[in-house]
Amino acid sequence: MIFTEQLLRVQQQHQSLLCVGLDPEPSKFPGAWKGQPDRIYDFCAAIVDATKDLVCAFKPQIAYFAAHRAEDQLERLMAHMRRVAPSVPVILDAKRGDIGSTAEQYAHEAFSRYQADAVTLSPFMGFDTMEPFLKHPGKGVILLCRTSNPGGSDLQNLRLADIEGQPRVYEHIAKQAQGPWNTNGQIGLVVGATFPEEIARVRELAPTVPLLIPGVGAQGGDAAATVKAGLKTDASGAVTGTIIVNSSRAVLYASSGDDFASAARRVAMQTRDTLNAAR
Ligand SMILES: O=C(O)c1cc(=O)[nH]c(=O)n1[C@@H]1O[C@H](COP(=O)(O)O)[C@@H](O)[C@H]1O
Repeated sequence: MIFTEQLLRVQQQHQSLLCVGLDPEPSKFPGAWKGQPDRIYDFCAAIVDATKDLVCAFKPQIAYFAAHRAEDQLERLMAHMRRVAPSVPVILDAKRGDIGSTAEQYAHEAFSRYQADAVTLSPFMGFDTMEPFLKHPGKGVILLCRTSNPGGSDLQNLRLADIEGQPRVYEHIAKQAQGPWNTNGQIGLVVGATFPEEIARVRELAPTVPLLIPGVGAQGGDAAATVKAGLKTDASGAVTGTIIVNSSRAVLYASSGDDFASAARRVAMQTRDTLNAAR
């Protein structure tokens, strides 16, 4: 199924804009699992099981698996998510971006090896680096636009003197994503919850693309402001530009005890409810 359709459908079904990010750090695991990289699968699967009816997406960050030689555990986790939560799309957070021939390998990794529904990419190297991903029908391609980190301003806020109106870099990315790059409706954008004004600006320039918004929870982004700035509805209340609001650490490490999964569920539910209350 097409990523964006799958997303809208599950958002409706679960009444949720929340994405739980799977960023497993063995040093933060509970009890006997603490410091054990071979428990990455068990930890993440427990989080998935505890939150699968509360979310509109899961987002595993590949570095947390690769750093511990745990790619096989990521493969098992992807299969687990398919099995227990088939309606929930999975965004592989890989932030790839390279020349076409290499990008083909990255696309194969994301969509064939891991069977992800969408992947995060850096647009820095240009449109031809996205094309190998866009060739996979129905898959989502989510481009970094205005990232949540403080240094995101270093490049993304600079103005482009060669373009009429001198837009900022992130504004240009948003326009390209809404227009010429989005040949088959596969593109989304990453915008940080830590910058609600920029979320509003991106939404103005890219009214219909899905926005992946990390930065609530551990990074202190404002969940309600994020919804107000990013979610777009028509006069009847139907969603015309959706958002996927990610929280990782605040959910994963809500408790360091044996109750970690129920604590994760509690925080996920609170976050989902806060997002819904701001709609
Ligand atoms: O692409 C991302 O997901 C991403 C983009 C961004 O601008 N900021 C950002 O924090 N992320 C990711 O979102 C997650 C945020 O984690 P928490 O801060 O623990 O909720 C991490 O996996 C980051 O790599």
